[in-house]
Amino acid sequence: MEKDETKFTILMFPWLAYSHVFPFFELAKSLSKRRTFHIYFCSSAANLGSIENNLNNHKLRCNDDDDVSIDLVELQLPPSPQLPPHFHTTKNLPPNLVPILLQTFQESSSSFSRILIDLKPDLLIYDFFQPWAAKQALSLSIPSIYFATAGAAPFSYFHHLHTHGSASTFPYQEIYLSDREKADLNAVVAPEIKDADQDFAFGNFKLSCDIVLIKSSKGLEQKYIDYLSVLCRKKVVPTGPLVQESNIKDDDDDESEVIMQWLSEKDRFSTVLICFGSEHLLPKEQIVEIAKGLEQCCTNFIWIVRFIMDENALRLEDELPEGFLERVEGRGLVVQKWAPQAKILSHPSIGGFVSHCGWSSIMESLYFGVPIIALPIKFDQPINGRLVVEAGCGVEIGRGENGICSAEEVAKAIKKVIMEDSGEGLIRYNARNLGEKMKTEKEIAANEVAEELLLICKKSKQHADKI
Ligand SMILES: C[C@@H]1O[C@H](OP(=O)(O)OP(=O)(O)OC[C@H]2O[C@@H](n3ccc(=O)[nH]c3=O)[C@H](O)[C@@H]2O)[C@H](O)[C@H](O)[C@H]1O
Repeated sequence: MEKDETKFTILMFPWLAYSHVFPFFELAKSLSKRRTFHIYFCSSAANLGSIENNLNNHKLRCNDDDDVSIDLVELQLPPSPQLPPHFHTTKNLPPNLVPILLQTFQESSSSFSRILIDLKPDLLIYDFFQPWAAKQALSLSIPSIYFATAGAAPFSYFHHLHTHGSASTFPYQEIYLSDREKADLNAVVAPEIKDADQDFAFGNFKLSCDIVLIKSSKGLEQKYIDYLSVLCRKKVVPTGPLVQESNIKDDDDDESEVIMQWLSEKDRFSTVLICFGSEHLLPKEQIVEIAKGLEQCCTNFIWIVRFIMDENALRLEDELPEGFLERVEGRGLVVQKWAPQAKILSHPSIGGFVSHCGWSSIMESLYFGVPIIALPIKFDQPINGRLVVEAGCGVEIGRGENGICSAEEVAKAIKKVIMEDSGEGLIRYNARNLGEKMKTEKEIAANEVAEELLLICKKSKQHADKI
């Protein structure tokens, strides 16, 4: 690729998950608009396919291709019989294939090394599962920055646990994990990787140059951002929420038109969205309890449902209580495929969001001022859910000993946010207030990030010129 000598080049390299690729891509678009950076965006062909569509629409909106200097660079993953190329992403990946994708990704390090040598960028921005990318850059005197796509609360909690060996001294006890949730956390990194790099998750912080980028908002996480800076001894720079605005315009396919038309017929704040991210599948028992809870609370709802299909279950109806779809006709819409979540959350009829509390979902919901009804599943999600409750912007659904949220608990939590104008109006007020702060912060954060990266590129460029 022709290198534009007037601009500093940045190679951006996210982990293959949809919810990592898109925050990296939103940051890439923000940086490329500044005319001082040329971005190389590296991922698998499976991810670049969905990026390309988004990028072309972005270029159309910018009306000037020169404004948008982003080149897509394909990462070649080693062939694997269990993992055909269309599975080189976590979007809709069967859960049992995630460890195989993780391992195959680790084996792509030599392919990445060739890209790094060919492009010789002024800066590398890398992600959670590939500290080896930063080490390769270091060996070529290329500075690298770790960009964390989860929040500062979970990262400061995990870093405190890693450094101090116990959560009992964590300074913010409103954030905690139950024993079950701690066990889930240990499942984050496949054992073979954890062994390979002792402080795996925190090797990223050490390898990063003077700053670490984090997808976060000072309005929501200031004290956690500050504490994480102390723990990792780096300047932690929030990027702002990086909500996929373009996704809102790009999702104009027939299916999303039907959803938006259906929403337009509902009263303001009257409808709850239910969605559990791009990766997670709920067990049938939890699906059934959510369905019963929606019947009990009589609210309007849009449910983007994905579940572990029983071998013999061929139809959605087989997974839901008998007659459920008929009984909710008119007030409930069950969507069994990918839907424009950010666009739905931006609609004025949405009054609450039953979410697994994945970090991008949290950022999108609060950015649009929608209170969260938390049903966290694993990883950082329990901490994200408690963060939202601590901020007064949501409630957490009560859970039984078996880890399942009963219909009664689901209905109670939804009513607390959607149905009663009593004290709970405060939850909506807090969420909308925080959303306004996040919108104000967005441009300020983008400028701060660009200034920090420019400083590092200049130092790197001057350094290279001196050699
Ligand atoms: C960082 C890490 O990402 C993971 O990804 P996951 O996809 O589960 O969730 P989100 O981060 O909410 O990301 C999901 C993203 O997919 C979008 N979406 C999803 C379903 C759909 O039908 N339509 C959509 O547009 C949604 O708008 C969001 O942008 C884990 O949660 C982890 O806990 C989290 O911290």
